[in-house]
Amino acid sequence: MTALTRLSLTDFRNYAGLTLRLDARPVCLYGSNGAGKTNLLEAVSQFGPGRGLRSAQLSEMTRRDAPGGWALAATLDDEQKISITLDTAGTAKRTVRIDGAPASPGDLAERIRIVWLTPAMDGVFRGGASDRRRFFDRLVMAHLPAHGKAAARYDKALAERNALIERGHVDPAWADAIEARLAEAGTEMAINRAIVLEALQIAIDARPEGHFPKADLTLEGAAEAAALKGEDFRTIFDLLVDAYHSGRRRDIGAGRTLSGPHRTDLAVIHRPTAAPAGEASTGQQKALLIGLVLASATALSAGGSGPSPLLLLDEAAAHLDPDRRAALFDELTVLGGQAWLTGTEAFLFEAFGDRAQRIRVDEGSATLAE
Ligand SMILES: Nc1ncnc2c1ncn2[C@@H]1O[C@H](COP(=O)(O)OP(=O)(O)OP(=O)(O)O)[C@@H](O)[C@H]1O
Repeated sequence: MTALTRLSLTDFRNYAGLTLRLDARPVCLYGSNGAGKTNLLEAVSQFGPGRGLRSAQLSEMTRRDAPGGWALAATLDDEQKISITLDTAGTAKRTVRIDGAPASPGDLAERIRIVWLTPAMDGVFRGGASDRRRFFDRLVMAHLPAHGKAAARYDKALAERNALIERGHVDPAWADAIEARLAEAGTEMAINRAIVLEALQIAIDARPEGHFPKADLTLEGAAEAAALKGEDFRTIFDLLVDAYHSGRRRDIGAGRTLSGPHRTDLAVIHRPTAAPAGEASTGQQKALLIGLVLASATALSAGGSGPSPLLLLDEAAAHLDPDRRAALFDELTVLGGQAWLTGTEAFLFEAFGDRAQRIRVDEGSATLAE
């Protein structure tokens, strides 16, 4: 089991100071709009890689009118103490500590993994490829934290190539060097994506039939297709180098790089209707998304290579009919990682019975309600 058994926030969003003592059961946060429920999930999400579930700037999360930065501390499974501090007066960087000793975000990623679902993701199947790519890359990062670094290296090289292309006159040797870096990071990204797609599809296929429909996933990108066929690093690297090289003239015309893993799409088919997920009803899409996120959590737990993930579900319960809600709670109760849920009213969580703990959230304060 992976669970936060204590969480404390200092000057984070609308919390001046808060400490929650918890057990390993799912945590249900309820309270009125604007009370600070999502802020608590956002605080938990800071313990994962990246900038958390709102992708906010670090300084944005500092409580308004607070002079310094913010601090978060948690105890994992009653044992390990982890903390993150942002000192806006100093370096404006996050300081991570594990059991009091300085640690890197990578050390943290070995101890805690987090998967989340927020209302902002509701349109992911209907939106553009970049939304789906971001959604999927976040899942990849939860499985393989190094994916974030590969993506950052890729983005840097891509910005350099685009700057060169915009000038219209490309020095071949310079372009070769940038494209080699782009292809190196791009190959790593494509392989990571292929590994996680396969693990996710296996977990989806193994899910029970019923309340959360299954999806069939494909990655639409040449490098990922090669990785899924089992091609080795060198072959995928050469494929990308060729694509960038042969696309130079076209890219100069367009003013940007038109091919590569930064254009990959995640195609999702709603299996019961065999139609693209974007054509499913709003409720079906939500149920499909929940199924995907649950499969991802199961795949992470089953991988055995790290801790079971915490699962953050913002406003998921309110959109489900009572049967689906009960089915979701049954699944959350037996997951290897603690689930965190939000809703405006306590009755939404009734079907949990005593299998969950409830926290009443009220404008910057939160109290255990039993
Ligand atoms: N940096 C900040 N400093 C102080 N308060 C903040 C800060 N950022 C956000 N808030 C406040 O936090 C509140 C929003 O909290 P949150 O999004 O967690 O609400 P919620 O309980 O999830 O509401 P809903 O049910 O509407 O989703 C708002 O009142 C907002 O003004």
